[in-house]
Amino acid sequence: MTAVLSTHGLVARYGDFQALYGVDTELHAGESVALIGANGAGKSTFLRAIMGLLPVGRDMVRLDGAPVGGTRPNEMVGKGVAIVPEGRRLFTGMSVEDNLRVAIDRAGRAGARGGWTLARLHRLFPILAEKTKVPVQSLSGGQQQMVAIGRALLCQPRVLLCDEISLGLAPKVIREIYAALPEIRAEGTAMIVVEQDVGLAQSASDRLYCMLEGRVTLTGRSAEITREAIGEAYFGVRHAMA
Ligand SMILES: Nc1ncnc2c1ncn2[C@@H]1O[C@H](COP(=O)(O)OP(=O)(O)OP(=O)(O)O)[C@@H](O)[C@H]1O
Repeated sequence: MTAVLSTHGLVARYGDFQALYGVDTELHAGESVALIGANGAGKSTFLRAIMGLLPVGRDMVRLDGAPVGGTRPNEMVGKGVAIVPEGRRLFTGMSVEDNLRVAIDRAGRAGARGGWTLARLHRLFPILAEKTKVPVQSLSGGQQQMVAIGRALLCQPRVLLCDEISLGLAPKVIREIYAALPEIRAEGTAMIVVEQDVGLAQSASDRLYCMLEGRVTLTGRSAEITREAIGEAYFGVRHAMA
């Protein structure tokens, strides 16, 4: 079966600094894949490289088997890929609804088609229906994260890239947000979830990749990978044994 998204020897650099060293991954339709790793492992870089936010080789990223590496982010949206970026990057000074409308317009211009509407999003996150006219900066962190996820969903993605959506949120709010992910997958959307909390990453995914210093050090089915294997892959064998 052809993967909906795959990376092949993905390399990314910031000037002279190499952040990714030949990363091979696969994501299948409707699948949830977690990406874990210590700070600086390259997780955000990996998502940004897929999204076209960093220059990468054409063949290094493929959608349905077709090379798309280096395609500009707007065009990636048109091809069905959306990102919930680290730090949310909402448009402050604008209301919840206006933030979401930017995504609707962007998806329309990019030619993205799908079933996500404001009404559908309000069923997923009912609090957003009560806050439509509220400036996003007045929302709690969890509510802001819901807007960020909503903005990505309104781009009608087949592939959703989520960068640390639990960061800085209270456990109850994290549970609420993660509870929405199965419903998103039920639409047929595949997702890559970058997550610092290893337990959460395992429980929310079918498969898992662990990265260390720009390389994949472990991959397998999330339910089958042991804590010991993750410890070694996360910190490197020498650290795990120390
Ligand atoms: N804009 C940038 N310019 C230069 N180096 C960068 C830049 N962004 C990230 N890096 C470096 O690239 C490496 C990978 O960073 P990246 O943010 O992808 O890691 P991460 O696994 O997402 O970590 P974190 O959990 O801290 O976000 C790090 O060494 C980081 O310092």
